[in-house]
Amino acid sequence: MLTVQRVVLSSRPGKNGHPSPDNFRVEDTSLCTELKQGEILVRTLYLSVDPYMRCRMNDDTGADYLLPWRLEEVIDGGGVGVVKDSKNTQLAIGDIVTSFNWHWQTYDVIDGSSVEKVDPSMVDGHLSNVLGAVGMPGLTALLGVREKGHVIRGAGQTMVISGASGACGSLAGQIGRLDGCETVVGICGSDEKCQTLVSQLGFTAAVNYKKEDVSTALRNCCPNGVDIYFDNVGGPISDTVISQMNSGSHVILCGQISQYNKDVPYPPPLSKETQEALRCKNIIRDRFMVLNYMNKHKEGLELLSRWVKTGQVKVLETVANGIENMGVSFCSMMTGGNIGKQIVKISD
Ligand SMILES: NC(=O)C1=CN([C@@H]2O[C@H](COP(=O)(O)OP(=O)(O)OC[C@H]3O[C@@H](n4cnc5c(N)ncnc54)[C@H](OP(=O)(O)O)[C@@H]3O)[C@@H](O)[C@H]2O)C=CC1
Ligand SMILES: CCCCCC(=O)/C=C/[C@@H]1[C@@H](C/C=C\CCCC(=O)O)[C@@H](O)C[C@H]1O
Repeated sequence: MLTVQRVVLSSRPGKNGHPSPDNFRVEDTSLCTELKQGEILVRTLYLSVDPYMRCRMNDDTGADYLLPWRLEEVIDGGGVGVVKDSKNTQLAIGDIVTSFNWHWQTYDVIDGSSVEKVDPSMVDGHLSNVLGAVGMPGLTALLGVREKGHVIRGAGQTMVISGASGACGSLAGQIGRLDGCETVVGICGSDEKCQTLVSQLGFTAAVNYKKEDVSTALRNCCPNGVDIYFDNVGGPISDTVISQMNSGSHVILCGQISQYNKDVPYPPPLSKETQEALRCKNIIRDRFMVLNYMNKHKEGLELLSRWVKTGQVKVLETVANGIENMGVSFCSMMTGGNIGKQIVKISD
């Protein structure tokens, strides 16, 4: 038996509530390390906190592909770890593995078929990128732009990204620029974030929605209107962007984080004005879900890996330390405490 730490959901914030670190509890538990055929013992290296987890805190997630976390049970999400013992013929001690359903636990015994083996050279040994730029958020940015963005190289298009300094947004803007957008404008929640987007990631301009009048600032940054909108946040910010979009333009409906603490369906209903703007200007607003493009993931990860290795895409990351900080890190990410991907390092 091994004593390990895990995080359980101790209470729910309520569909109309803001999550709090008090909703999570860290506790010790005993793990039987005797393996059955096919099982592996893993040590957790990094865990991911992601916006969709807010929906898993409700007893009804509102999305059929998302299971609710159960009260008093260990939480799961994206994770990466190292194999410490194996009775699985496909996995050896020292292998790096990942899963979308990794337990928030320092060590675990799991079926080897429930994880994917990671090639550490894909991320130059920077294993947290498996949960970020060369993982699900990277694929979301890449496939979101490519499947729904309709970027045409040389057409002088303008792309706007909300939630622009986060995991998906910071990559979506860089990919929009690489794919040929002439102007790439980010919207995010601090001057420091705005400065980073422009000076480090090559965005044309950035707008601090907490300080500036978004409508006026966008008109200045996008004098030819908006052709592609990568929407991570929804709500009033998106209403404003959509009001400045050109005829025949495209909204990539990636996420709506501004609405996740409210009791509304996903995607949340739009105002009458915004519905009218979409209809009158024939703007295509397609919902995008990265899990619907599994057949494009392998090739996508190879491209992202190349871009990161060559420095064509820069990666931003905010790293917290220790399993006791999972709840705090999740709540911090939900309120803008992160720049780039929010990661929690669990062990070396
Ligand atoms: N469709 C898909 O397949 C996927 C969709 N997503 C979605 O993409 C979006 C971004 O996810 P991800 O990159 O992981 O997270 P981020 O790294 O972007 O973190 C969340 C960010 O959201 C911003 N934010 C929080 N509340 C608000 C608000 N009320 N208004 C505006 N901005 C807010 C904060 O930045 P700031 O300081 O700017 O406020 C915060 O840093 C989410 O909506 C998520 O659900 C993610 C993965 C897959
Ligand atoms: C419903 C609100 C969120 C919508 C946007 C979003 O953030 C989507 C994210 C998913 C996310 C789903 C993750 C795991 C699915 C399995 C969970 C389970 O219940 O077992 C991500 O990993 C891919 C995005 O499509």
